[in-house]
Amino acid sequence: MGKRVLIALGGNAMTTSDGSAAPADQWHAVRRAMTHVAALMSAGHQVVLTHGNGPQVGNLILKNQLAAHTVPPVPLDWCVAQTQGTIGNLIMNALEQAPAPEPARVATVVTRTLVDADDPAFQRPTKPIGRYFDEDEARRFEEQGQIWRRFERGWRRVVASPDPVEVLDAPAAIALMELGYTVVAAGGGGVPVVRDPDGTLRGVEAVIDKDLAADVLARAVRATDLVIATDVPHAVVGFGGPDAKPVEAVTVRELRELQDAGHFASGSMGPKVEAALRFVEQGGERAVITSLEHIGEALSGNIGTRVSRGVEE
Ligand SMILES: Nc1ncnc2c1ncn2[C@@H]1O[C@H](COP(=O)(O)OP(=O)(O)O)[C@@H](O)[C@H]1O
Ligand SMILES: NC(=O)OP(=O)(O)O
Repeated sequence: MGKRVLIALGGNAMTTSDGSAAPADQWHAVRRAMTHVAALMSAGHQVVLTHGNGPQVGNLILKNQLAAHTVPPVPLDWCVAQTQGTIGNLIMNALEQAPAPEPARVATVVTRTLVDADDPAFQRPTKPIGRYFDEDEARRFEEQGQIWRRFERGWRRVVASPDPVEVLDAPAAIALMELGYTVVAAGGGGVPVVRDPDGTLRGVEAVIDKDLAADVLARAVRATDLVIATDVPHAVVGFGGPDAKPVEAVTVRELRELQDAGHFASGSMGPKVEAALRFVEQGGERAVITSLEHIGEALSGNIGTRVSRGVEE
């Protein structure tokens, strides 16, 4: 029987790995991703999609900043909403064109995600966005009050990334799913909003981790499986070292121990493992972390880091 599968598409599915996010690269990457998604749909699974936006939202806020003397800049949460629109548009075009017995009907929901105004993440920016720069350029941006960090491939701006509490527009996604649409929702983790004491919602400048938001969305839409599609086939213990060992079939208990022991890097594999753990711990059937080209095999249980509640099937 077909499953209801939430697929979280990582940066490699959206653009090239250098973070430049040129339009042609984005279109090429999304088209490739959608051939894999369409294959799952053709196999009878109902798919819900979410996606990252780190390179895109960073580039967009930078453009706002560079053009600030000419046109009024918009805040980061507006940029998140804009990237949901542009990436959702690419996904809709690509999925509707992908080879499948029937053309897909696809809808993108501009989605707000509730966060806690007191989340300590607002005081401690960790989320890398935009393209890489060299140190001199990064230092110039720092003089304007931004926070930049050195990564392996260069310097990148980092912004606050609060924990997602609730995907507020999940009911709209569910309504569209019930009408037969394949839905794209909570792109870029969702537009971060806080609830003020008078009950009104207010956008806040942050970028939510898309894997953690994918877990919250997956539970809201009652997905059976959460698939986190990235550019490596497994989460690995001892990553990059001589004793590197892929994590394959694993229970939440075993994986929680590995996570607590610090085996997965905080800016990359860590949130994916955390999202997979939270999903299964809170009642989801199964979570898988694998590379995009393996998502079909991952669902049939042959590849990937496959997280289950008890003894793996
Ligand atoms: N323990 C680990 N196991 C596997 N990959 C890891 C690990 N630690 C860090 N990584 C890195 O995490 C990357 C995937 O994370 P990320 O780049 O954030 O993905 P995406 O943009 O696809 O969401 C892999 O390309 C790999 O280099
Ligand atoms: N919002 C988010 O987590 O995007 P990336 O996965 O592209 O970093």
